[in-house]
Amino acid sequence: MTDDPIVRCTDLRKEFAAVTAVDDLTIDIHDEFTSVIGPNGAGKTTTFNLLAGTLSPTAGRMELNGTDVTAKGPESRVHHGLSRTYQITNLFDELPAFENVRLAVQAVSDVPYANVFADALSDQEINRRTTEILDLVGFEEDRTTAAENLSQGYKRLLEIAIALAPEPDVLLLDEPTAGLAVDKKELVFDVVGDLADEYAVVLIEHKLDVVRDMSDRLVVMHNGQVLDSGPPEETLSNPEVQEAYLRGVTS
Ligand SMILES: Nc1ncnc2c1ncn2[C@@H]1O[C@H](COP(=O)(O)OP(=O)(O)OP(=O)(O)O)[C@@H](O)[C@H]1O
Repeated sequence: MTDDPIVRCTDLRKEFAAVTAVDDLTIDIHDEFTSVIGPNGAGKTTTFNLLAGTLSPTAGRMELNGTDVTAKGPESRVHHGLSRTYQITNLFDELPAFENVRLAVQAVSDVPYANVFADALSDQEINRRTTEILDLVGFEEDRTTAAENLSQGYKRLLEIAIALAPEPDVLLLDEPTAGLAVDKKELVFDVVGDLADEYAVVLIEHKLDVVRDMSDRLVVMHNGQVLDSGPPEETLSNPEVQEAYLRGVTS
């Protein structure tokens, strides 16, 4: 782990009329597995959208790999090393699984910020990368299956695969197991755990018992602020955290 953070948020703030959803968030994210937790309304989703660039902050600053991206939207942030998945399924339903990922890899090969002197990726190279990404997420279903015919768990893996196409430094995951059956949750969490060896992962998740075991660091939010942040065991033993959110679930 280098000392330079991949993501640096300084006094990041989001107000919705009279509601301050995120209240001067200052946080560095390094090459580690960070989970953002907190009770309903704590500001997790708003934080996630501020990081992804789908919401503009009311105030504050965000840097990605040392570049000020505060005013930049999601697409631009992808080019600065940040990629995200969506809670709502965002696939081409009638296309095969492989084709869904291949299109994402192809799209990245055409980014306007790429070296203009470099050739676009060849089809062979695109296919190779697509296969590599699908292997990385443990996609063991038939890759010619149309996305709409995949189980919910494999759809989720496909979404993660698409988010990996730009080869991000940091992968943002918004409740990747929401709505899945227990066995599919395990499938997806296993993959996320493996991916955390390759990428910095930031996960928003309510399932505290899983998050506790797999995260390097927890960021506990409450009323739009970071109540505590650190290794799970330390954070979860903080009485303030227990009082606000975790009473009875840390034992
Ligand atoms: N678009 C919006 N307009 C007005 N208020 C909003 C909006 N989005 C979020 N809020 C408010 O901001 C606060 C933080 O909401 P946010 O969804 O970020 O919390 P959360 O921790 O993700 O909650 P949950 O776990 O329930 O999804 C809440 O009080 C919420 O009602």
